[in-house]
Formats: sequence, C-alpha cells, structure tokens
Amino acid sequence: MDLQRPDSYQGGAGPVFNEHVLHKTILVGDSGVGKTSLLVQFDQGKFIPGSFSATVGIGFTNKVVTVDGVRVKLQIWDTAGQERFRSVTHAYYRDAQALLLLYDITNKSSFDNIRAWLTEIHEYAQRDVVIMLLGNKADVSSERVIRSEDGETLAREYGVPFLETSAKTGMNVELAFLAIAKELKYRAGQQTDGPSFQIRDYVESQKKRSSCCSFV
Ligand SMILES: Nc1nc2c(ncn2[C@@H]2O[C@H](COP(=O)(O)OP(=O)(O)OP(=O)(O)O)[C@@H](O)[C@H]2O)c(=O)[nH]1
Repeated sequence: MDLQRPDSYQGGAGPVFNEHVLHKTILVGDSGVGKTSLLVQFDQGKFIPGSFSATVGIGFTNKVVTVDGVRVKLQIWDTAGQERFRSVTHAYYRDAQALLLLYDITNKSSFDNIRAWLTEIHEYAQRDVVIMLLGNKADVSSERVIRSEDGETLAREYGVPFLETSAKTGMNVELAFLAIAKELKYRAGQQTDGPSFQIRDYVESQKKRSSCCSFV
C-alpha cells in the first residue's frame, strides 16, 4: 500500500509559496517511543533523560524552518501515545499535512504496532498527508531489537521515507523536520517546469547511520 501520493496534492497555495501559512505536523506512535523528547530536541536542542511524564491528550509547538531561503512554518503537535487518548488524537489527523510516525528501536511491540498506526492514519488523515517513519533511540545500540534494515523494508513497503533518529544525541532530528518542510514547500509551490523534489531520495542522501557515525 503506497500512502505517499505527491501527485494528488491539492492543499498548496499555488506556484508562489506563502510563508505565513502554518503547516500542521503531527507526531504519533506508541507511548514511550520518544515523541516529546524528539520535539524538545528539535525545538530547544536538548535532551533531559526521563524528564517527561506521559503526554496527556495533545499539545503543539510552532517552529519556523528555513529551506532554500524560504521560511516554512511548522505547527508540530505532540500526541499522547496511550490508547486511552486515541479518540482525541484521531480528530487532529484530518487537517494534518505531515505525520512523523515513531517507533523505538529497543521495543519490538512499538515496531509491530506501526502497521496498525498506518491503518489508522489511512483511515483518519488526508490521502496526501506526508508520512515519515522514524526509528528512535538509535543511540541505545546495546538494547537494539529492531534492525535498521527492518525499518527500511517496512518504509519501502508503504512508500514512505525512513530515518533512524536519536532524541538524545540529536542524530537526524533536524533532518526529519527539514525534509518534511522541504516536501511541504515543494508541494505548495509546485511548478510544472520546476525541478522536482523527492523526499525519499533527499533523506537517503542526507541521513547519518547509527552504525557509522560518531556519538559524542
Ligand atoms: N536513550 C534515549 N532515550 C530516549 C530517547 N527518546 C526518548 N527517550 C526516553 O524515553 C522515555 C519516553 O520518552 P517520551 O519523549 O516521554 O516518549 P513519548 O513518545 O512522548 O511518550 P507518550 O507521551 O507516553 O506518548 C523517556 O525516559 C525519554 O528520556 C532517545 O532517543 N534515546
């Protein structure tokens, strides 16, 4: 099932990108995978171990990302992963333009639940929502139970870009949001004769791998 349908995107503002428009982006995934930590790392550049109690309901942070000299305003919603909040968070999917779907590389059930999350996204979100799969906690190599290749295979099956991230070290965190912002900007300002942008190719060319790159 290919959930990415860039060609069908109708939500843009025409060929001229409107820097004032807020682009709603939602973080979803099981409780404890690191959604709040990822957002705090992106927003404030820091990680406070074990500091967040489970998110209750939903909250947002506005963040401006500059891509190719253009300001893209992201309104990033951090949702509660706990099942009991699911009906609340579903309501927010509908007008989301992007969804970051997280699992924890040290927690198998959080990975196994990704298919169920994608089914929910398919049911409640817009057809053309930008989806990115993130395998978080890539810094905890000793407790890894999900191989990077497994994340890549699942992402390929659903036609979505994939990154391993660490909210702790910051690995690939900015890249994830930057790639989303670039894709939203590309879609909104799409011109028939302009250069095309492929989010999956971009992410592949820019990402750092946990096996090869420095952790300091
Ligand atoms: N080592 C490591 N720990 C992380 C990382 N991200 C989050 N954590 C830890 O994992 C735990 C859960 O993180 P949260 O950010 O609260 O997870 P969440 O997905 O927002 O959880 P809910 O609000 O219940 O949905 C905390 O103890 C974090 O410190 C990471 O990248 N690396």
